[in-house]
Amino acid sequence: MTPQRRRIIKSSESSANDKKNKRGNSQRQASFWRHNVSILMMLGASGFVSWIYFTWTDELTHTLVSRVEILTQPRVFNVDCSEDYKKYKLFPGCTPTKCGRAISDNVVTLEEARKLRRLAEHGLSLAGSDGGASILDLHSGALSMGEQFVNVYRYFKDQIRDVFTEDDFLLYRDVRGRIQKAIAETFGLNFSKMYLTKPTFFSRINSSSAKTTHDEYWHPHIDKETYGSFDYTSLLYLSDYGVDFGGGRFVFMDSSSNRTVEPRAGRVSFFSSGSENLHLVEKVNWGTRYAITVSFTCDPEYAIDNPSLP
Ligand SMILES: O=C(O)CCC(=O)C(=O)O
Ligand SMILES: [Fe+2]
Repeated sequence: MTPQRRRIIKSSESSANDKKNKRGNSQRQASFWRHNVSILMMLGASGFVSWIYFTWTDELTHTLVSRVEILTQPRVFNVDCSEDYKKYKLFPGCTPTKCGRAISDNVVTLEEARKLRRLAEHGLSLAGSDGGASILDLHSGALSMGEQFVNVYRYFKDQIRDVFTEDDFLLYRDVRGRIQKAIAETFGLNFSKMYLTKPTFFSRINSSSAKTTHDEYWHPHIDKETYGSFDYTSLLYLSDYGVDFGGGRFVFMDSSSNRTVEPRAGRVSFFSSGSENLHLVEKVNWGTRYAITVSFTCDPEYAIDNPSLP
């Protein structure tokens, strides 16, 4: 082969190689772009989904008060009263004409909340539900036991005095009086026209799965329908959301969004009990949540005395 021919062959070989290299390069570039574009698309799609999720949940859930805030004055949210009250007898000075909800950390001290929590722990340790939710009703003495209830005052007879003392009941009375005063002031009511009503109970909720419908505390409900006599509901929290338990926030379910209250020991949340305050408690997913429900009626027929030792 002449050197010239060799050069020609070489140059045609090298131009074929060039073409092959170029084709290889453009294929590599195309696959590089395809790869990166699909990663970008995936990131874009997941970013979009997260954006939708966070915007959506942010818009749908508002925190009325977080656990870390300390409210030295009641934080009040007015809500239009529902029509419900028209169905019931009117008691001037008490029947809700101004409705809403309020939260305060200034009604009960942390020390009082701790004392009441020890009482709740002690009382509920006598038995408790097999499911996640146990109650101890101070008025009737009803205590969750397995899948049923027993009457602590009858079941434990005089031994109950080792659990509850006169002082504990005095503390309950004192706290109940202060809560009643806060409700009367907030809603412009006549204190003496409001009466304690039943049930008034300690609740203990943990993450065990429900065994009976009594354990299903998480359903949306209206207290006036659930309990009949309630006109004003109050909840005194005895443990801290995010510290003692997870989940378990209180949620007002309004038509436009959910509004949450994060429990904190010593925090009192109160509200008119009609359908303007449809609510639920989120499922507790770890730890134990303690609270006391103390409620008031305007109807003297449903009034109960302060709980006391038999
Ligand atoms: O414990 C709570 O935060 C609320 C309980 C409740 O809604 C009720 O007892 O009706
Ligand atoms: Fe309720």
